[in-house]
Formats: sequence, structure tokens, C-alpha cells
Amino acid sequence: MRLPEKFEDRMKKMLGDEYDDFIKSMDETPIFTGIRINTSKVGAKDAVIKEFGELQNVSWCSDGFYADKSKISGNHPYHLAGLFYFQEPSAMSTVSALNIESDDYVLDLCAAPGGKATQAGAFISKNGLLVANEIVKNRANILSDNIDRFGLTNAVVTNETPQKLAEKYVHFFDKIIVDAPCSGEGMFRKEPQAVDEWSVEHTVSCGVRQKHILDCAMKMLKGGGYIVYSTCTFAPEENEQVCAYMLENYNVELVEPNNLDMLSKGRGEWSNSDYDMSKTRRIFPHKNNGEGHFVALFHSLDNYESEVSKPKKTSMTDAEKVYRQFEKEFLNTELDGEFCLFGEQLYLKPKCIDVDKIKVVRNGLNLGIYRKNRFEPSYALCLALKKEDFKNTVDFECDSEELKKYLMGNTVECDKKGWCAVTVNGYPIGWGKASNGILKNHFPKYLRLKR
Ligand SMILES: C[S@@+](CC[C@H](N)C(=O)[O-])C[C@H]1O[C@@H](n2cnc3c(N)ncnc32)[C@H](O)[C@@H]1O
Repeated sequence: MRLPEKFEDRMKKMLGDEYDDFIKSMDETPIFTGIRINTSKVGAKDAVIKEFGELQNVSWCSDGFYADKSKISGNHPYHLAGLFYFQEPSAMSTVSALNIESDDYVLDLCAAPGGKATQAGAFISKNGLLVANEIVKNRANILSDNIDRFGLTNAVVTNETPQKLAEKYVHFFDKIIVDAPCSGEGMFRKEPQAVDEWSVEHTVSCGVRQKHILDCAMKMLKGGGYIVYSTCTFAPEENEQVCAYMLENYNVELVEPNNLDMLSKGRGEWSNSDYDMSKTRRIFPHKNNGEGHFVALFHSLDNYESEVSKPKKTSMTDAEKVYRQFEKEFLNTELDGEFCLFGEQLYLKPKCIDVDKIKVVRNGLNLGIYRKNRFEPSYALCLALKKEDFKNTVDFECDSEELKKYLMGNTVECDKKGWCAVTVNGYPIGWGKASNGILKNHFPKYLRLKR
């Protein structure tokens, strides 16, 4: 692989005797790819292993496995049913480091396409909250689709700048993920275009941008809260030196990240400061089975109280009444939350957060379309429920011809009546509406298989 001369010179200086192994790994070590199991779906790990055979575990993420991407397709029914997410193994370390509790309020500030947000969201119950933010609009839409596919309920997707969020949510979050935009040196092996875009100036400007994003994150962090900061680059201007900036400017300490003992420690001498960096972690492809990555966990030593007021309760709307009717007829579960209508889309929004004046892509769980006093349930609702939550289900095996027909958008035979969840080995994958022995297809058009 042709690498920029200045990058090689810097890595030589950084790594000394290890440099030869490092540079060999840039060409010779196979590229690492993996899948991460959706822990919010009961039994998903066993189902995936039964389907694909034993997979090698990623040592820093108990739900992550090495997997050959050419052998597991994104069109596999278990992927469409949200049982797993394709994720580069090193990227799984960021959320592993954080130890999320079910009632935490978590913000993922740079969240698209959603690897870390879906990993974090799977730990959060209805008493917690995930806000996944992405600054680029079309990437925010992809993020929202991935959150829907994972069946996450108490999750809001926003499309804002970090500053705008920081003005509104002062000391609101228990835990914040800053998986920062970076110079991507750790992706050189996977994405050769990252090599073309590389320059010393770029690494420096990425460092400056990361400090700004972390300044915003600090405004939103509760006293005593945690920020996990990660990048996929080797550049010290973005890693240790950004950590030194945090220690210099804020009342925070670096703490040992959870689950990452097996990784290399960051280095104080790369930080241009006297700060100890031994609690930060680095992944190098010549030392670990993963692409280049950096992780640091900060703990706030402040004791600020949240300055954010809770939203007012809204009264029951006609849309909610129609939804409740649908729920009574077709579900065995009663959803708890506040309802809100965005155009014709009905959402069940988390009770604890006000999104007034914030650009929102997904205000909680999209329940479906409310139109002319009728309700049509969404794919997101189907994937957020369990098989036992539906009154009507029709179940298929992964390799069944009937399931394939359904995923291609065709009708299938069904002896039920009304809205019915199609499930694959018990995992909901989409809706159909049954009458006269036929299930009319409501699998989303954008996901339908071509063949
Ligand atoms: C490393 S990627 C995030 C990957 C994501 N966390 C995941 O696991 O799928 C960084 C993201 O930051 C976004 N970004 C770029 N500039 C930004 C800025 N100034 N503030 C916040 N986010 C930014 C990019 O659009 C990109 O989606």
C-alpha cells in the first residue's frame, strides 16, 4: 500500500522498534470485519450462532464476533429483523468502554450510521433515553433507519450541530459518546481514499474540531457523568493531545475504560504534555485483531444539576385514540409514553425530553401513519415488539420460500384476519394484512429484495 511519506515518518518516530511490524500489517494482515448482536432481542446470539456456525468472539465486546462479510449478507432475514449489525471490531470498543445502565440518559453526538448508537441503545430501557445526533441530514436518515431496524423505542434522532444541542440540553446527559470525525488513518487498509485525503494539516484541523465537539459535550454532561471519546486514527494530534486539552480545561479525570484491559495503553509522550495517558487505549492492527482505533473515558468531577425542564404532558389526541383501538384489536401489549403527530406520522415520544426548536428526524418510536381516522402500523413498531406482543403472527424459517416471497413484496398465504406480524424463527420482520386466506404485503418497499 502506498502511504504518505509524512505519515510513515511520524509512525516511525512513534513506534520505534515496532514500526516494521506495523507497516507489514498495513499490507499483509487481513482486513477485520464483524457483526454485533442486538442484545435487546432475547436469544439473538444463539439464533445467529445456530444460523452461521460458531464465530470468533471479539475480546473487548462480548456481543461482537468476527465475520466474513462476503458470507453474511445484509439481505439475510436476521439482519432485516435487526438481530445483528455489521461493525468493524475495533469500533465495538467505544461503547464497551462506557458501561451503560438501563436508566441512563445517553447522547451519541456524532452517531451516523449508527454502530455505536445501536450498541448503546440496546442497553437502555423505557426509563432511560438515547439521543443519537448526526450533523449531515442524509446520514441522519440512515441512522434513523438503523435505529428502527434495531427495534429501539426510547430513542430520538436529531440532525443538529453540537452547539445547538449544547444550548438546549445543559448538564442533561449521564453519558455521552463522542466518536469524533477524524483523519481516519485506521481506515487506510479498508478505504484507500482516506490515504488520498490525508495531510498533516488535516490531522491538526481534525484535532481542533474534536476539541470543539468535546467542549459542547462538556456543556451537556451531568456532574459526575462520563464521556467516551474515540477516533479511528493513529494521529496523536487527535488522540492523546485532545485528551490533554480536556484535562487542562475541564474538571475531569481519565478513568480505566471498562472491558479494554487487553488493549495497548495510550502514551503520555505523544500528548505534548505531562499528563498520564495510560488509562487511554489504542488498537493497532499489528497487535490486536482490529483496525486502528483510540478510546478514552472521561469522568466529570463536577456536581452540576440538570438545567433542563421536562416537557409538559399533552392531552389525548384523536390519533392516540385510533392507535389505542388498533392496539386493543391486534396487540397484547399497551405502550406507555406520550403521543405526537408529525404530519401523518404518529410517534410515541420519550417522556423526559423536550425537542422544541431542535431538528428531529425521529421523535421516539414511529408507530405508523394516522390518516383519515385510520391507522397503519410501521415497520419500526413491528421490530420494536416481541412475538408474544402480537395477536396474529405468521412464522417462517430463514430459508423458507414463503419468507423469500414476502421479503420480495409478494402476498403469502395466511389464515389470520387483519394486521399480522411476519416473524422469522419468532423474530418480527414486518407487517402484513390478512383477509380471505391471503396476507397483503406491508414490508417496506425500500427494503424489498430484488431476487
Ligand atoms: C466516525 S463517524 C461516526 C460513526 C458512528 N459513531 C458509528 O458508530 O456508526 C463521525 C460522524 O461525525 C459527523 N460529523 C462531521 N463533522 C461534525 C461536526 N462538526 N460535529 C459533529 N459531528 C460531525 C460525520 O458526519 C460522521 O457521521
